[in-house]
Amino acid sequence: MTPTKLNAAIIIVSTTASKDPSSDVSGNLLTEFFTANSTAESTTWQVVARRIVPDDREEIQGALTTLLEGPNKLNLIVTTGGTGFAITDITPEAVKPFLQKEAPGLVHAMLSASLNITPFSMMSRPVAGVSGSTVIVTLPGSPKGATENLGALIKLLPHACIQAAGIQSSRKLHSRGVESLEKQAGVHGHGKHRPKSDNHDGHHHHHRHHHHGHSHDSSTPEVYTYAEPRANRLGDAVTRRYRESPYPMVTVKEAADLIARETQLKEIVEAQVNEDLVGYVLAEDVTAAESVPAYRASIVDGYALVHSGGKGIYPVVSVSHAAPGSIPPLSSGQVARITTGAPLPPGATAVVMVEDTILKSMTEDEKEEAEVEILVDRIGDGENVREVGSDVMKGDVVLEKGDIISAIGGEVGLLASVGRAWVKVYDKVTVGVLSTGDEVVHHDRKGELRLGEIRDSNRPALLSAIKAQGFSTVDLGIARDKAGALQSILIEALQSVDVIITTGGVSMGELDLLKPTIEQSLNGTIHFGRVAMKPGKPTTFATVESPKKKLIFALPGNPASALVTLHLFVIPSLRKSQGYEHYDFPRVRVVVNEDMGLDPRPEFRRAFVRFDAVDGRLHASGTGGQRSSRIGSAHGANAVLVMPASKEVSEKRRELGCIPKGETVDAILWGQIGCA
Ligand SMILES: Nc1nc2c(c(=O)[nH]1)N[C@H]1C(S)=C(S)[C@@H](COP(=O)(O)OP(=O)(O)OC[C@H]3O[C@@H](n4cnc5c(N)ncnc54)[C@H](O)[C@@H]3O)O[C@H]1N2
Ligand code: MOO
Ligand SMILES: [Mg+2]
Repeated sequence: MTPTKLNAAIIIVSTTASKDPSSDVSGNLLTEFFTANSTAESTTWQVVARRIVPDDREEIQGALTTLLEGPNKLNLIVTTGGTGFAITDITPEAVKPFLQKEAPGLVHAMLSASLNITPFSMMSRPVAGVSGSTVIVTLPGSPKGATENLGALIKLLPHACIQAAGIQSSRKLHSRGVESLEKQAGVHGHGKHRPKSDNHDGHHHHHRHHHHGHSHDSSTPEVYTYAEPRANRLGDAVTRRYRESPYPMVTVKEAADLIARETQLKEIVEAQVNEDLVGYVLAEDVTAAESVPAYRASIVDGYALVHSGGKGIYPVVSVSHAAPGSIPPLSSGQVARITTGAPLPPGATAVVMVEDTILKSMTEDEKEEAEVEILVDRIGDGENVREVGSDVMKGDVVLEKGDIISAIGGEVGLLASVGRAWVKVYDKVTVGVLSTGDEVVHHDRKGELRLGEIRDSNRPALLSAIKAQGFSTVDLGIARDKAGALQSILIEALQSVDVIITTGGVSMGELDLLKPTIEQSLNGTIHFGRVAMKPGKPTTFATVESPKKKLIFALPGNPASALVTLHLFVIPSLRKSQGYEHYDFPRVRVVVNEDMGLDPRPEFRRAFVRFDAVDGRLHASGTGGQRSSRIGSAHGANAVLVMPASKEVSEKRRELGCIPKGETVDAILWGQIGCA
């Protein structure tokens, strides 16, 4: 039987460990304990997140909220620490408001087990219960006590977690139609991950309504999963529109990790070795079928001889040009005129450069050299000779699987040099680009714009950037804000492309139809629908089985947002699916040439990075106003500055409201570095 896969998270509550994470031992110990209690037949525990927080109510609750609302569907959260009588011990008080259902039985089991070991456990004040569909248990802080307490529960926890989550077979979930989905939503309540308001001290979080699948089917489930959250249903009544996004806000890193997780390698194909091979990644080791050079060749223009002869006058008995054919053998006391790259006559052991010789006499018809004088002594054996295979030996691995065929030419040249006509590579991804919106018109439409119309700048900009990265593109045009139209364009496009990029229609407007169309009409899975970043907050990433897995990046409509998220999320994914090991754009440290304002969200400011020959450092200048509607902010940009959120910076910078001129930040390089 397939084991039940359960996700666990650990929150280490310790002021000491939060300052010095290396001082924590409980994290590893508990993780190992979960692994040790996983069995191939019934349950596998996976610790998918670990957080270390100080003994601080807000910090503990903040960690719980991010975990509960994060991308990982958690079955269990254990905290360790802060359950005693000390003034700072606050964990049970911080956790309790999250528990919609308390579980005194679990508490009792932990206490009675540890009372058997030490009477001090009388002073542990654990709480346990269920928040939404996640079981939460507070363990004591000592590593020994924590594992003992967890040990008292571990046999029962899988059952408790399955019950709490109401998990059901994924096959059931994926085969259900919209109708059954709606029925489900009507029947079941939503788990809300928030502290109960009565116990809560004024700290507000955004909440997501979970629509976890609940099965009443009694057949044995094999694979356990959850139903995904749903967006506005297509055609919802006005009063039922969401007033808050139901999609949890993920970090840029979490978003990138989810994309990387879902990105698969393209299939392997044979490609011809020519100039079109640039940008491909090899899917095989390439072995030389021939040696280079294939014969003993001269490195210089001069005279071939037997090296031991030394200085003196020699008859010129033959000529070897760099051309195919046969050359007569050479004996000691003779020389043969030879050109660079030409084969050595059999018997010759070295070549002397023409500059180290004098012409002594000509043939009678004065057409050929008769004798030359060699002016140098001590000629080495093999001097100026390229031996067979001295550049590449037959059988050598010249290029390896994973090597990129660069635009510099070295790889194509090497393949050509050993006679390779075809190589195995990962196929290139085909990317479809679709603009959406009733207001969007083709950029070259003649005539003035009518009120509310806007020219489509996203599609040309995105198609250019994708093509320039070497991927195949398909222009999918403009979709109107009609669910049916969007659906049929997407379904058709999925037949011919690997990846679909759309822009617009992903935020909170009633005509923002991308998310509901992907979920309900395409039966897709939205892996995230909001990212903590500026620009690009409503960026959405989904996969659909069609029948192979295809990726959909639904980028925001604002032009600067679309370009930033394309470079940050889409292009790395395309590169990964083509086999690039280093699929992200390079990150460098740059000096800012002007004050760079800080935003509450982590911000990616468009910038021009150049090398300054005076101080030998990279410098960045801004590109003017950074509003996400202003595509001009990407004009001249070869990078984005990775600006921290204002709450993440030092007090001094927070007061200034900027990273001041002359200080440094990280930049992600999209293009070539400029020169001063
Ligand atoms: N109530 C809220 N409103 C908005 C939020 C929010 O969180 N709550 N987020 C804002 C942010 S941030 C962004 S970014 C935008 C994203 O909007 P959508 O992705 O839904 O895109 P649209 O509404 O369709 O268009 C936004 C903007 O971009 C223009 N646009 C669209 N397509 C194109 C194109 N192909 N070429 C040029 N310009 C285009 C469109 O006309 C709009 O002006 O939502 C905020 N709202
Ligand atoms: O997140 Mo939006 O892309 O800033 O305007
Ligand atoms: Mg919108």
